[in-house]
Parts: sequence; structure tokens; C-alpha cells
Amino acid sequence: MSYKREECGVFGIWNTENPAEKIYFGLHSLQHRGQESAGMTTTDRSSLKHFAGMGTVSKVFRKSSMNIIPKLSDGASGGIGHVRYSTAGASMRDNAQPMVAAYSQGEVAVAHNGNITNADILREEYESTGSIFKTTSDTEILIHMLAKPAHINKTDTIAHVMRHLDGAFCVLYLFPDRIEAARDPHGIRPLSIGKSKNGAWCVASESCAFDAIGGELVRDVEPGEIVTLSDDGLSSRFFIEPGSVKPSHCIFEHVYFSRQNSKVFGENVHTARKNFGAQLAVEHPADADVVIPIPDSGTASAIGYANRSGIPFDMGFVRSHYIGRSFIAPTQEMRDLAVRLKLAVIKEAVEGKRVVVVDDSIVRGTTTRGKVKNLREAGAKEVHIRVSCPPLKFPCFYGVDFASKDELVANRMDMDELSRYLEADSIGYLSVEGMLSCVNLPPEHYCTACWTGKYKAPTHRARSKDAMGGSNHKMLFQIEDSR
Ligand SMILES: O=P(O)(O)OC[C@H]1O[C@H](OP(=O)(O)OP(=O)(O)O)[C@H](O)[C@@H]1O
Ligand SMILES: NC(=O)CC[C@H](N)C(=O)O
Ligand code: SF4
Ligand SMILES: [Mg+2]
Repeated sequence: MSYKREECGVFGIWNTENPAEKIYFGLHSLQHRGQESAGMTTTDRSSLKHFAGMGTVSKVFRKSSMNIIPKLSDGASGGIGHVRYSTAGASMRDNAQPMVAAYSQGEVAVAHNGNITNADILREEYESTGSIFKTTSDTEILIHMLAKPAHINKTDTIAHVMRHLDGAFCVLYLFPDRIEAARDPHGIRPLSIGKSKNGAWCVASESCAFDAIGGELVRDVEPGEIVTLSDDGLSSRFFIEPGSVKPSHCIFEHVYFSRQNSKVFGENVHTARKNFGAQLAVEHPADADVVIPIPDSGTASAIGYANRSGIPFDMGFVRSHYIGRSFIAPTQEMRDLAVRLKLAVIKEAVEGKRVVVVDDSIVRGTTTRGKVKNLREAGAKEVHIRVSCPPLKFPCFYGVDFASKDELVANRMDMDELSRYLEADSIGYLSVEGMLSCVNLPPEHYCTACWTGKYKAPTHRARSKDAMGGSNHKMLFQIEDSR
């Protein structure tokens, strides 16, 4: 099945005491970006130590098993970590990250957030000259390209490798003596540089990871930039002419992915979401008694909507902390059940009232439909749905695994049909222009392709998520998967 999924998260730190503990806290704060697998690799400056597995950070690194965190920290000076939600290649242990390898130049580990849209083309090229791939993920190509003798001979191998890639990629390479962190020329996914309170340099998908280790955000890695974290401190270089490629920051990071206490693309996520909500109130006012959010991601927008409209804000739903963010279930029945368990209506907050219910996005409509029904059962007099992003109509090729185009509910129905389907009294979505007016950078600096169909970075869209690996691979991994 497919569903809207989160992103991956990466974290790296250099020259610190107990690096594995810091990476653990960093990854924990990035857990909302991926819950399929987690892993980390550390270095003692001469060799790498590695551990990864399926599940959430606390599950993979749970203390009871083998005290893995102290072992990874023992003698180590730094390392990198990853939380995964698969966007290329199945969800299985072989595709977990960081990926580690030994090649002619020594050991290396790699962690990646994004989707390399030409990975399968590159892979075919490598396979045709005899390379053997171990995984079905796009990330593995980053190791093969690093190890290619013709690339090793280049003055700057990593810069050379990065120039071959299309799509979205925030990449951390860990070598025994340093971390190299690179961000794609369009800057599609966020990647930031921070400092721990003891002065250790860090890199992370979101600045909330620096908060988690008591550190602070220093600046973003620029699109097309490579930064090196080593015993010499932090240094930077560009693999493209800076500013030669128009940025295309994923605005959906502000709408849904990123955590509210993070600053991504130069601004705080919570503030951006409140702005979306305020603009939504201007574009789609409602005559109502109360504004309630669909937690978690709808909350900030609902606050913005309530503030701007003057309609009182209340919590009409209570959220269970025991169900993850993007619950993946194989059948519609199970998805409905998950939504019911996750969000329970508070009757006293909505009974007899005209309710505005605000969510950040509607993908398949499972959440909204289920919750409108609950509001009615609890005695809400009217239910007006307000969505703090435009109708999602197009697939994302840059690392968001949306439901297929046919499953995107805004694609299948016009607004009247949708309102009826969701059993709402009215429905209003934020406009693309309105959304872009709420964020700090000029509109042309953002990607809006899943709403507009305008893709700025090459998509190679004919290729599918499972494009990598032929029939032999599938057989091999089916066996692996069923263990
Ligand atoms: O239309 P649907 O297919 O139901 O998808 C949309 C819903 O999914 C997301 O919530 P999610 O539960 O993933 O995370 P959250 O707790 O951060 O809101 C999003 O915030 C919407 O509520
Ligand atoms: N969501 C992501 O960034 C995933 C990274 C990579 N494409 C994978 O599937 O492992
Ligand atoms: S298509 Fe949508 S989700 Fe994908 S990068 Fe662009 S704005 Fe983000
Ligand atoms: Mg939600």
C-alpha cells in the first residue's frame, strides 16, 4: 500500500565526548522524519563502528539488548546517524542507513535524505560494467560513485560525484577522519550546521536536533555546498557555481514535515504554520463558534486561523501518544481504525457548536473524513473544513512518498464532491499564492510541484520507486524480508 510518508533525517557530529549519545538524541528529535529504520556509524579516527536496524530510534538502540550506545561511543570522536522512511527501495534492513562499505581508499559510511531521481539510470550504468549492488535503495549509488577509480583520481571526488546526481539529496559521508556533508543545488530538503554547547560542529536535517543536544543552529548548508567537519574545524566549498541554480525548497517541509521548533530555510516552522492559518482565515472565512485543529500538524495553523478570525480556539481532539505520526496500515479498514485510535473527540468542546476544523493537508482524506464523522456524532451543529495548504494533485519525486495520483482525493473530486464526501458543511483550501505569501523567501525559491505540477529539478518521472534491482534482487529480498 502507499500513503503519504515522512522524510528521512540525518545527523552528524565531530569532535565530541560520547558521540553516539549525541547522535541518539539528535536522531530522536528527528524521529518524525522516519520511523522505518534507524542507524548510526561512529569513528575513532582510524576505523568505523556501525549499528542499524528496523524500527524507531529507541527500539533499535534500546539499552537492554547490548549496551550499544556506549560501545559505539567507546574511543570515538564523531559519527553520523539516520532515520529512514523509504522513498526508493523497500523498507527492509539492507536498505537501512547509514550504509557502510570498505573500498580502495578505506572505510566509508553514508546517510542520505531525499530522492536521487537518476539513481536507477546510474545504477544500470554501473551494473553494465560489473558492479554488484547489495540493496534496492537509491542511496547505495553514492558509495559506488565514490569508489570508481576514475572518480578517485579527480581533485575533489565528492564534488565530482555530486555533480552527477539529479533530484533531492542531503548527503553525509563519514570517513575515519572527517564528515563531508553536501546539499543538492536546488536545496530541496533542509540541511543545517550547528554547534554543541561544548563547541563540536554538527550537521542535521533540522535545527531541532541541535536543540536536543543543548546546541544551537549556526547556519544552513547552502544549496550546492559541501562542508567538511574534521579536527581542523569546519570548512566549505561548492560543487556548483554558487547561485547558478534557482533554489527549490520544499514548502511542504513548512506545511507538514518539519518539527515546529525547527528553523528550516531560514524561518521557524511554527511561525510559518500560524501564518498559513491566518491567511486561510482571510481566504476562507467561516461563521462559526469555535476553531479546532487536527493534531499534531494542524495545530499551529488552527491557532493562526483563530487569531485572525477572532473565533475562539479550542482543542476538540485529544491525540494518543502511542500511535506514530504516519500510521501505515495495509487496508482501509485498518487505516480508519488507526485514525479513530489516534484522535479522540472531546464532546464538551464541540457539542451544539458550529465548528471550523483545521488540518495542514488532506491526502487520501482518511483523517478528515473520520474526524468530521466523530464531530457530528459528538453533536457539532456545523463542520467547516479548512486546509492550510492547496489541494494536493501531483506526485512528488523528491523524497515524499505520497499516495498514487489516483488516491490523492483532491485529484478525484471537485470541491463540491469533496465536501459531500467528507460530509462537511463547507471546505476551503489555502491558495498557492496565499501559501507563498506566508513564508520569508521570494515565491520562486520554493518547490510547489505537488500542487502545481511544475517540477524544477529533473524528475526522470517514468521511473518508479521500485525501479532498482531486477528480478533476482526481488527474489533475494523477499526471502530477507520474510525473516
Ligand atoms: O488525508 P490523509 O490521507 O488522512 O492524510 C492527511 C493527514 O495525515 C497527516 O497527519 P499524520 O497523522 O501523518 O501526522 P501529524 O500527527 O503530524 O498530523 C496530516 O497532518 C493530515 O492530518
Ligand atoms: N525519505 C528519504 O529521504 C529516503 C532516502 C532514500 N531515498 C531511501 O529511500 O532510503
Ligand atoms: S513536490 Fe511537494 S512535497 Fe515534493 S519537494 Fe516539491 S513541494 Fe515538497
Ligand atoms: Mg495530521
